Amino acid sequence: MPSAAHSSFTRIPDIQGALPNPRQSSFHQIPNQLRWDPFDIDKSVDFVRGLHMIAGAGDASTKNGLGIYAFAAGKDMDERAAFYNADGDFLIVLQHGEMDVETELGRLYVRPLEILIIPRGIRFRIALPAGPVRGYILETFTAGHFELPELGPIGSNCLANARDFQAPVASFTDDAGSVSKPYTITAKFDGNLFSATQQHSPFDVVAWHGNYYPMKYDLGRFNTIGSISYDHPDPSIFTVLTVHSAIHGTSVADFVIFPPRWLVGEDTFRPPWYHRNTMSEFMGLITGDYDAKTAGGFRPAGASLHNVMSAHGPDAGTHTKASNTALGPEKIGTGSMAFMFESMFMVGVTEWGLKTCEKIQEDYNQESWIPLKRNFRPPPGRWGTARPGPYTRGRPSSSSK
Ligand SMILES: O=C(O)Cc1cc(O)ccc1O
Ligand SMILES: [Fe+2]
Repeated sequence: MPSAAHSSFTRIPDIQGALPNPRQSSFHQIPNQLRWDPFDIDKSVDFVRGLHMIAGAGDASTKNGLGIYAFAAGKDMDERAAFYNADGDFLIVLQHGEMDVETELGRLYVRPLEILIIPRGIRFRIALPAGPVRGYILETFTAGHFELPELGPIGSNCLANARDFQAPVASFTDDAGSVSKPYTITAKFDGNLFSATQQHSPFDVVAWHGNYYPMKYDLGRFNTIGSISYDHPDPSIFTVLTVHSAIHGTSVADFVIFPPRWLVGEDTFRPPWYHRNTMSEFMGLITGDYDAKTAGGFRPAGASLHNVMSAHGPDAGTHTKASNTALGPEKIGTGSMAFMFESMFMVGVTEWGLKTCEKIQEDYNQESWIPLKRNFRPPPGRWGTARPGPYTRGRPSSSSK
């Protein structure tokens, strides 16, 4: 049946500001570093009612911007329910539980450490065969889609490889429903929820072809690269997928991961440098610890936001530890997976994210960076005059001449 065969949509109410309309309720734009305790699982709701916008920018109606969500659910979506998002593409990072996802193009089964991409408008239904679920969503309003990053001098392979993205095989339900038990379609349209009914399964697509489809990707397939000489590279080398902006070199959103990897850099402070970015960084943790923060502050299912030009970096505990470790090869993040939604947009926080969720850590800054000590101890002598200095790496040492 054509998907046009349905009743008119009627608006359904929001719960506790979970889905604010980005244009009508302004985001809180604040320069503070923010961190959230783990978001709760609400067992009484399904996936659609478990969506909570934490932060975002721009506007779905003019197709420019993004939304960042925490989701948690304990109930299957109704057997005769389907949901679609007219506002943008969804990149879903599952942190806990398993999702059996029925879509118009077929089914995908998603577990933690896998991501699910559902393009704008595709109808889907999520069932929870292994109990409650929790995770994060990156939604991009901007016209355009998630793509593999350009590899530049890296060449043709590495990072996420195209062959590892899995698309569903067509499957369908042939059911006319009944007048007393119709199918319900819920739409997210400009931030608001609307629902309509119809007398046929939304999952009645018998076959499909083309290049507009949901897909999943196992983060364990990521081919991580890093420094094998010295210095800490920018984590853009960990980009899994990107949504390009009109300006070359900046993106509406990058989805970046911090997978288990070897650190072998010499003469290097190995955690991230202290930094401020032109892009904003929203981070989450799927499992384990994150190397730039002392365990316990940034926890699985929690989050942090370091906005445009907001200074941040390793906390004081991490700084001390990294300053005193012998630099042998080190496997980092074994059993750990942090990720980042990085965006050129200044990201505002919703009322839910700032207050209603009650997860903001008030002492984040105080605990992380205020305790840092000055470490500048120049040797005596005159500074600012030319001196030969040591040979740089790779030049013959005096003993080998
Ligand atoms: O801030 C963060 O934790 C993310 C991050 C990690 C890193 O290794 C370098 C830069 C950066 O923004
Ligand atoms: Fe950062």
